[in-house]
Amino acid sequence: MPEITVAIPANETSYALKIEKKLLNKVGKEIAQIFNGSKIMVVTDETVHGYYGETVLNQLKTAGYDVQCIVLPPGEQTKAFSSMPNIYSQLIEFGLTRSDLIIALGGGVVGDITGFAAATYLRGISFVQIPTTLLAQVDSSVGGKVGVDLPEGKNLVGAFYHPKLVLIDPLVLETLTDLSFADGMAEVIKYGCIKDEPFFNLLMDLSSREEVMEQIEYIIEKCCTIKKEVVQADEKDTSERMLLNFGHTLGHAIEAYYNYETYSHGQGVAIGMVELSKIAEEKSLTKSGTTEKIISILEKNHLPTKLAEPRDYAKILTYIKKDKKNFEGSLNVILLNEIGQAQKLKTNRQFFDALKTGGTTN
Ligand SMILES: NC(=O)c1ccc[n+]([C@@H]2O[C@H](COP(=O)([O-])OP(=O)(O)OC[C@H]3O[C@@H](n4cnc5c(N)ncnc54)[C@H](O)[C@@H]3O)[C@@H](O)[C@H]2O)c1
Ligand SMILES: O=C(O)C(=O)C[C@@H](O)[C@H](O)[C@H](O)COP(=O)(O)O
Ligand SMILES: [Zn+2]
Repeated sequence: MPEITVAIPANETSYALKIEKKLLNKVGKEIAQIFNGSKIMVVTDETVHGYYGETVLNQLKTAGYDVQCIVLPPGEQTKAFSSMPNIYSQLIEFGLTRSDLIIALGGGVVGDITGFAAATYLRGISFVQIPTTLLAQVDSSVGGKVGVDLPEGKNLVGAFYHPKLVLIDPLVLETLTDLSFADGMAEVIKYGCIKDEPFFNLLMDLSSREEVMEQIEYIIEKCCTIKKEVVQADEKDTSERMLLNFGHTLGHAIEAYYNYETYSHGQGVAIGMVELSKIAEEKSLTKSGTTEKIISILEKNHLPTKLAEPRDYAKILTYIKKDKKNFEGSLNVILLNEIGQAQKLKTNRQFFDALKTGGTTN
């Protein structure tokens, strides 16, 4: 089984990412190797619970654990600060102590909110990620960014808090909707854009979900390896790690602008990568022809490439200004020099002027 170790030098710890088809059927054994306490709270959403809840809960019970489950409504709107009291109440009611464990079973929404609960409940309790979407398997379950959204913006409350273990079973991706599969591909494509041109080219050659699935273990391993290297170099997101935010400055703004209802995270990132590259290419910061390549690969993967019109530019800018990459009055954006090479650019609001086209809604 491919296994990747993520080292966190600041904490003198590390954790394993295990990638294997049918790993879900071995969850009990895998957890027993890292956890010798008694109680486990599994946090999931209704959809994932329907598909995989029974398998995972039975596994854990058979391994001798006292197990309970919190089942959240699916979707980004659940990843809200207002969801927290209900989660904390259920953890307390179960009597979970610092020597117990929480498992996040689900996509990025479940992973982020459960990780945040784990980071804050009793000032920190161990947690394990079992990511069930492509996006979560290649990105959100790795690297320890956990948190929730506020109406004012994406991921504005959170922590750096790493899981003890990440168990990735690529077979669970079979039940994903095409929309959710495409969301994951947006982050997969992002890795090629920022770090690895040959990987980008390989993805360009795949023309269907089936073809992606034929190489899924390689693709997951490649993305997790890139992310691990970046996170190890800059766990707390002060320099190199910001490159993982390519497409996100605008992407997050779009998600929040539409109240987390219209565009999913992957869709926001897709539009963000294109719009940002267009601006950077017009300013000769990005190699000519790069945006066209990005549009082409996103279209192949059924992802949007344009911001809808009309839009209220001033309001979008208020979200952009809340981006966590901004410091001391300047906005920081991630752009590509060319496919496979990214950089952080310190800029200002005028950089985004091109987004004004399309007018405002008010
Ligand atoms: N922490 C990080 O580093 C990081 C990285 C990238 C994205 N994110 C966050 O991740 C979130 C998006 O995650 P997502 O795209 O996984 O969305 P999601 O968690 O909402 O999952 C998408 C949908 O797929 C369903 N689902 C999950 N697994 C399934 C399966 N195996 N079969 C069928 N249906 C399944 C879910 O119920 C949900 O309806 C955003 O909030 C984003 O900000 C975080
Ligand atoms: O892990 C990171 O670092 C990333 O930026 C990965 C992103 O794909 C992810 O969406 C992350 O949650 C964004 O974090 P934020 O700090 O911009 O809120
Ligand atoms: Zn992302």
